[in-house]
Amino acid sequence: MDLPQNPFKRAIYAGQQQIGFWNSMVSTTATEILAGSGFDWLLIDAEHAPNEPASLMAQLQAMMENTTHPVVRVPENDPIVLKRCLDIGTQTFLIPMVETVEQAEAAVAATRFPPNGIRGFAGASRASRYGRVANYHARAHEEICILVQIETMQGLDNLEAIAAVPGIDGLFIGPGDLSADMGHLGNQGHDDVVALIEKTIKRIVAAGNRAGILTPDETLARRYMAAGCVYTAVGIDTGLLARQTEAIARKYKA
Ligand SMILES: O=C(O)C(=O)C[C@H](O)[C@@H](O)CO
Repeated sequence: MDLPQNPFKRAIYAGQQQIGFWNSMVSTTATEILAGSGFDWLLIDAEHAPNEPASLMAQLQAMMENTTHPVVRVPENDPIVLKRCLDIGTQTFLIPMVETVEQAEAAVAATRFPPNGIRGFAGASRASRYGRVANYHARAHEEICILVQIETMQGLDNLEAIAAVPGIDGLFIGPGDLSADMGHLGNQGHDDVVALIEKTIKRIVAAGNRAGILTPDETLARRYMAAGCVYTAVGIDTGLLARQTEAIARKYKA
């Protein structure tokens, strides 16, 4: 069996816009539905949703019939967490709260086998399709994609240095945490926040790396894509379900 390729990684390096969606419901059914909706990628959240390796693996399996690419957001930049997510077959990671070069280097090292990193060896995990992928351990890194979240002022201060770390494939802006760190908690649409995000996107592109973001606001999504975002999440499952069902209820319960 050949090593599964990472079309998402190839696409963002080629500058091909990848439209994504946020998936927080810890449900194989919801994941299977969203994976068939036509998005290029689907974020499976283990930071702000109670996903664990077992539920993550079930959702990765639920996505197999579709071409939508899974991106797993780990709860923290921890080598044990990353190892477990690698072993279940995650190829693309979103790693929150990266603020320094050292943190970025540690994230990459956690995803590489020795001598290039510290990833622990598993002989027959799902990642190698239970030992069926020829030469998995020597080639796994080729299809791994590391996206780090820049979402604090300290992360912005170190942006170009983080972008230059070998193995960092993308810098993803967290508008919620960044706006909070700016003193605009809960107000991602503040003029100062939007201006700083646009400037940050351009800095990431100028640094030769790949910018991404999440915003359910279509006007902002298009502004950020125009500024240079090449992987753009445009909606969140939980918020969508809540707002749409509220609207239906109001039709009959007003
Ligand atoms: O800072 C942000 O915004 C993000 O990283 C996305 C949020 O964590 C996500 O829960 C959507 O609000």
